[in-house]
Amino acid sequence: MAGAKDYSNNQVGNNREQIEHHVKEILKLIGENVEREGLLETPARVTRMYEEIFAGYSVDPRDVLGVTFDEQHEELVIVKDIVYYSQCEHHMAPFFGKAHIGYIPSGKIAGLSKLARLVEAITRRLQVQERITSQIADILEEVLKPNGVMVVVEGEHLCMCARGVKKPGSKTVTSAVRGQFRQSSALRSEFLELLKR
Ligand SMILES: Nc1nc2c(ncn2[C@@H]2O[C@H](COP(=O)(O)OP(=O)(O)OP(=O)(O)O)[C@@H](O)[C@H]2O)c(=O)[nH]1
Ligand SMILES: [Zn+2]
Repeated sequence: MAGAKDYSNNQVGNNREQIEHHVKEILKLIGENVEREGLLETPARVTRMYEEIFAGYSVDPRDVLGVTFDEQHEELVIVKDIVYYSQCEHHMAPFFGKAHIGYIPSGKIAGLSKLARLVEAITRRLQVQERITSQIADILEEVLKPNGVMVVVEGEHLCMCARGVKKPGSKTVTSAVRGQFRQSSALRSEFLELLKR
């Protein structure tokens, strides 16, 4: 997993003017007329959009799980269908889908919304789907020290649909398992069965 330092730079907010300048330059280089009305505000709009879609860089995902509760529920907890939007680090093209998180607490539970916030903090940056999946699992394991974690992420990548190999509708599914989920195929099956409901 990337070091904590990678999570603490709010670069877009600090570099607005430069980003606007470079977006304008790219518009010129693709042959656009940057003075036409529809494009006048585009560099500023793109920069504002970057602030949103790259907001994860200013959040340490571990901090998102700062509030936890002591609770003796040592059975499966699942939060599924957490919609995410991310940007592929190879093409800077969007990919999006759903993340499903299951864990077996060991004396400590997280607020349910915090699991969705964790997904936000990890996906709102340049990413690959595999890393999103393992980072969610690793951070949950690190902070909650649960008996087990399983994460499944589904994604549709625009770099595979709108360009390149052009396969719209193809889905990528990635999973990460930690702790008891690694040892028990029954547990993995229970998790996957509950996802289908
Ligand atoms: N493993 C993985 N690959 C990804 C992800 N997002 C995009 N890619 C892939 O990254 C690869 C980059 O391959 P390159 O050959 O360097 O780039 P390219 O010439 O644009 O490749 P094509 O997409 O095949 O046209 C492509 O195969 C993409 O499908 C991801 O989340 N995980
Ligand atoms: Zn891509």
